[in-house]
Amino acid sequence: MSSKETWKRLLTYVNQYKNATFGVIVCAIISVLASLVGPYMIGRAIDHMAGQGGVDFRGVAQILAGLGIVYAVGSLFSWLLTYLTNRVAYQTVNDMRRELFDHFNILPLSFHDNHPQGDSISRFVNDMDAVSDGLLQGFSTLITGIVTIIGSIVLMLYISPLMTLVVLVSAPVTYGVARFITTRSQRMFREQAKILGSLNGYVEEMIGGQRVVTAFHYENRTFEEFSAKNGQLYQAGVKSQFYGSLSNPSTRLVNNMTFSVTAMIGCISIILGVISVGGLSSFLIYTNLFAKPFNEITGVLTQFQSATASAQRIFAILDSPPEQPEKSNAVQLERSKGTIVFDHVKFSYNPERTLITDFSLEVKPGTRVAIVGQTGAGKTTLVNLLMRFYDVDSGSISIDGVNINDMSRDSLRTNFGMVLQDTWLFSGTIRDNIAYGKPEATEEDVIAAATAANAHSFIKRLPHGYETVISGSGDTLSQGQKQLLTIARVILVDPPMLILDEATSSIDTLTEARIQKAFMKMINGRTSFVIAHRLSTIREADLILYMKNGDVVESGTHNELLASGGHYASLYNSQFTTA
Ligand SMILES: Nc1ncnc2c1ncn2[C@@H]1O[C@H](COP(=O)(O)OP(=O)(O)OP(=O)(O)O)[C@@H](O)[C@H]1O
Repeated sequence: MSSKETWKRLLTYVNQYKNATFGVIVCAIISVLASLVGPYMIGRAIDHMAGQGGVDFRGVAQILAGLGIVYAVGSLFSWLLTYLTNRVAYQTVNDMRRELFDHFNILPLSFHDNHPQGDSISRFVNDMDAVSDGLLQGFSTLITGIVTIIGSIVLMLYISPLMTLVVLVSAPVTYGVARFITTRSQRMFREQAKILGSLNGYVEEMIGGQRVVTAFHYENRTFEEFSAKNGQLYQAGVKSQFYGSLSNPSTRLVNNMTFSVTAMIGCISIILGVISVGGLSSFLIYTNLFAKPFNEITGVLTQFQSATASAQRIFAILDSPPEQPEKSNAVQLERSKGTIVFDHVKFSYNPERTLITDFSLEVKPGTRVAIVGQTGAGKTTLVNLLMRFYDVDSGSISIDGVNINDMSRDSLRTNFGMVLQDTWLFSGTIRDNIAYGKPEATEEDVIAAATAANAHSFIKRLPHGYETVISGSGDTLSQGQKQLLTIARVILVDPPMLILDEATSSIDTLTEARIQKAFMKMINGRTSFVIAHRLSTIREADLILYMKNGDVVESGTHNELLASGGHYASLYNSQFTTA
């Protein structure tokens, strides 16, 4: 998307606040006009004091009173300008953020699988901030700057065309000097931001992995690496500040030289009687007013560039195609009986490499299916297809005789309860975390679910019981406790079908036994798919699917598969017999 298209699109958001935007323009014009009228009145006041026949006190007093009113009006509108600009900018960014969040929710899982989380978060926070700053600063600075420049030129021309010519000739020089320095300093600032980003990432990694760092005695090495990056940041900071600090004095030097030349011409003009002393005073103030916006606009251009780049990153997400829209006559799956049929399913993440070539299976209600296979065999992929996180390329999956592609996704997914290895908890109380899928649940329901999940006893021992607040990462709980909470969460919702991913990470044997018991209780009577790592789960399964390179190469009960002496039998013999 080009910069022009980006801004056109950005302005469609701003356009929703037409009245406020119009107010911004009106306030900018009035506040600038007040600041332009002021110097003219000051000049006139000086003429009333320096004119022939002494000081005209009445005239001066009248002008000063007028000046007071003009500046008061100017200040009022300048405040209104800031207020309205803030409103337009924040409301615009608010709308964009809402739209982005909405869009995130309807993006297919493939998007999230292929985009780093950190980058998506950065678009939400940093890029939105850059757009907001661009709109906030850019708008008012650009409008007031342009009106100030045009207004000062008109008034300067009115006072003295010759002196105006001198000022106008110097303007491109000032602009050129400012541009020369800022382009260089921007390069340095970009470099500094890059190093800062890398330092941030490094610190985040090291703090997150502090345990591993300490375990491997890596403290000295990490300190050295950190010091090197910190040193680079220092160098880049000094350089960018050096260049940045040149900008103001250099442009001021050019402006002051222009000021001196115009003042000299002005004095000669006074002697020649072409202009008055007051006229020269007004003119000199206008030269300052005229020069100021150039610097500001140069600064704002950088902000515009950064806002454009950020808006492009935001629009790129908004333009990512959402999940295929639901069919208008999509079937609402009520409480499923739990019959699942995979019929010649073919699927690949990547068109060049087919993963599942031809998978068929019929699962009767209440069947416990254990999926086993080496890492990367396609176990999670099967779950992804079942939940319609990805759509099959050909063939079909149906539940209770209805193709899942003809069902509403919501009704399909609410029929499944999922407990994954990566437990997901959010900042809030234990109670709210358990009641996530059923916020209206009563205290008794929550306790009953926790009890069924064997979680009640540990929750009770926490200082505030069910009201204990945990952080999003749930770091104050053990891995096993976190999993018990997610099991309680699913038990509370009571879905007819289950998808469970047994934890591979080591959990203490007591908690593991508890989880196992909770799993078994939950599975009882429900169609369930368990990505199984434990022998007990596998042995008790009604059907075991052994997956290899995306396909189910063996299926049957534990005894059948063992007797057939295939892949499962070797896996069992190599892994589980010792266990
Ligand atoms: N989102 C994705 N995009 C592209 N390829 C993927 C994606 N997810 C998985 N794959 C690939 O598909 C294959 C099967 O992956 P899958 O996650 O289903 O394996 P798995 O059996 O669940 O493995 P594990 O036991 O390690 O979790 C792997 O080769 C993997 O690299």
